[in-house]
Amino acid sequence: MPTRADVTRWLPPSIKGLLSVLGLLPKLSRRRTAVMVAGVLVQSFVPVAAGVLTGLLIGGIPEAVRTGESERSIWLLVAIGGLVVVERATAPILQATAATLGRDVDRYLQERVMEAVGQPTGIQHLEDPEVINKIRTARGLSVDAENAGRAIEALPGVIPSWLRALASVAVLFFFHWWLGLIWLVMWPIVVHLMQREYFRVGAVTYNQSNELRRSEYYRDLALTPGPAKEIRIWGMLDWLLERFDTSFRTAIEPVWKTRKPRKSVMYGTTSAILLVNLLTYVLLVYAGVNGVLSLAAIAVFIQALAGANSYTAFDDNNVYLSRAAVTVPKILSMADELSSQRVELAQTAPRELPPNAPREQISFQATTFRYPNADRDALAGLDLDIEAHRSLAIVGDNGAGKTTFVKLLCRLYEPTSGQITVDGTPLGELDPRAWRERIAVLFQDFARYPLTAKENVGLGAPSHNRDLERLEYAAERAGALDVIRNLPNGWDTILSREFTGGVDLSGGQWQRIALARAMFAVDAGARVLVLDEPTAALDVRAEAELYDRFLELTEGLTTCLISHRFSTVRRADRIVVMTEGGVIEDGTHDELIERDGRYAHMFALQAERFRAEA
Ligand SMILES: Nc1ncnc2c1ncn2[C@@H]1O[C@H](COP(=O)(O)OP(=O)(O)OP(=O)(O)O)[C@@H](O)[C@H]1O
Repeated sequence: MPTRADVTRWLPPSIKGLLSVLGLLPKLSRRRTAVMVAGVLVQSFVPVAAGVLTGLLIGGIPEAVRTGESERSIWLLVAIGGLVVVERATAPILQATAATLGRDVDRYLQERVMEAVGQPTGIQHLEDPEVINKIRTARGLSVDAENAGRAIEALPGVIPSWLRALASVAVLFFFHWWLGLIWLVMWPIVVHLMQREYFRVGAVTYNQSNELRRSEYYRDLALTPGPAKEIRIWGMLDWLLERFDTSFRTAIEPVWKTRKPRKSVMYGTTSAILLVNLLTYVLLVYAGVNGVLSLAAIAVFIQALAGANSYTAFDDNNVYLSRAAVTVPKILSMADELSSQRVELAQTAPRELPPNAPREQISFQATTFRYPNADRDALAGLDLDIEAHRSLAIVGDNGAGKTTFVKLLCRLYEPTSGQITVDGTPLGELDPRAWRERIAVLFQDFARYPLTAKENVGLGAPSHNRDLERLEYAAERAGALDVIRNLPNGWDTILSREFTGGVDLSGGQWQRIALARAMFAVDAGARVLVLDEPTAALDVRAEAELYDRFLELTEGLTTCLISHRFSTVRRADRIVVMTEGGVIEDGTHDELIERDGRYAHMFALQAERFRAEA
């Protein structure tokens, strides 16, 4: 039995794409799809039937006048009137249904992409330009010509026009079968050629995604508040405009070039249509003049000829359809690919994480990691045991691999070789969700959500985020409670001036909010707390306050603290010094000072600077 894939393999990509767009409709709403199919059929065949009846009515008039018998004409009139009413009544219903289905398709595709992008365990796919291009397309779904919803809205215009033409051509078969055949062969070829051209232009546009993304980046730099300060200070606007212009042209020139051959297809197809029309008219006139056909037959065939010409192949609706035929399959295939990564994971049946893990230690064993497309390892055979319920501080030069270590600990990336274990169980075998609930992280580049303070803290454990008592407790421990209480709407203030009633926070205030988020996750059950440069944006007093409470904050937890500030680091139970993706020194503060190695040297440098400043 051939599968659907076997059948569709031989279809041209434009038709295959279109079928995959249409295939979405019954999934979204069977009822609306049924209404749409019924509406399309009515819009396709009712006008043809009305045309035939009109022909019969006109053709019968001389006979009716001659015999004075008007009953047949009256019935024909009633039937034509009925068909016109049905056609008119279904048109708005069809349009409204298509518009709703179009919105459903846009929403469905965006949701699928959001869901799919979050499916893989790690974040490596977000550094893959092909995935980023597809995400860009999905983002643009509701705003530009790639709008799949618009393609659905175009269906009531396009499909009935095709079917109407087909039915009208069937009528022409009764005039001359070979003429009917010419029409029957010609119009699908015209439609196909035009669709293929639109599809080709759409595919070329899509293939320019990388360059288009670059130009959009320049545009967004000029339009978003974040970089606005630097753009003014460095006087970057002209440079940005010039770069935008260049990259936009580079992206769009191949698209313009591919449009040129379309003209030849367009002239070729319109000439063929003209010729076949002319031939049909000449034959009809000849048949009429020579009395080969009755007046009624000529009237019916003239109506059929008009119907055969009513298909659309050159309008915007066709462009929307072929654009959707390019983009929708790509988006769906990306969503399927990313989702299947999740399925693979489910098939390996992850081991359950014991409730009190880590009980003994988390171990990095000869762990090596290289970022995609990087030319050197960020972690180079890292061996490191993190004892449970103790605090570990990591210091090292810029680029030594400290943040990478945190990312691997959170399973945002998988090691290239070696392994990470939690109480002896490989991290890769544990359920990533359960592990991530066990771990609270304050990243160096933590997210600043333009949401309320309540949401910014509560997102540390979304299932508990309505518990105000817990929120206050977490905020208090992170030193963020005063910041929040002083906001105009307290917990309900939006932390972004881009929204009405919102406020902007300072870097240090943001850091306290982000720390509160991590503390909230700890309250909800996280047993490992990782702080990557938690005090970098705090003033000296706030930093001192935070570290005075550090032991209280981290009591019973397994903590990893990454910092360049030695005043912070020295309080940890154990300190490791990292360089070039490995550990070169390991011990307590006193042991490392005594060893007089790298740590002692860095500590002395910083202490000296502080003394000099004092
Ligand atoms: N997403 C990435 N893709 C490619 N290379 C990366 C990526 N992130 C980091 N690197 C590289 O990996 C190495 C380790 O970076 P990492 O951020 O872990 O250093 P770090 O010790 O945290 O530095 P810092 O003290 O400056 O925060 C660096 O050479 C860096 O350039």
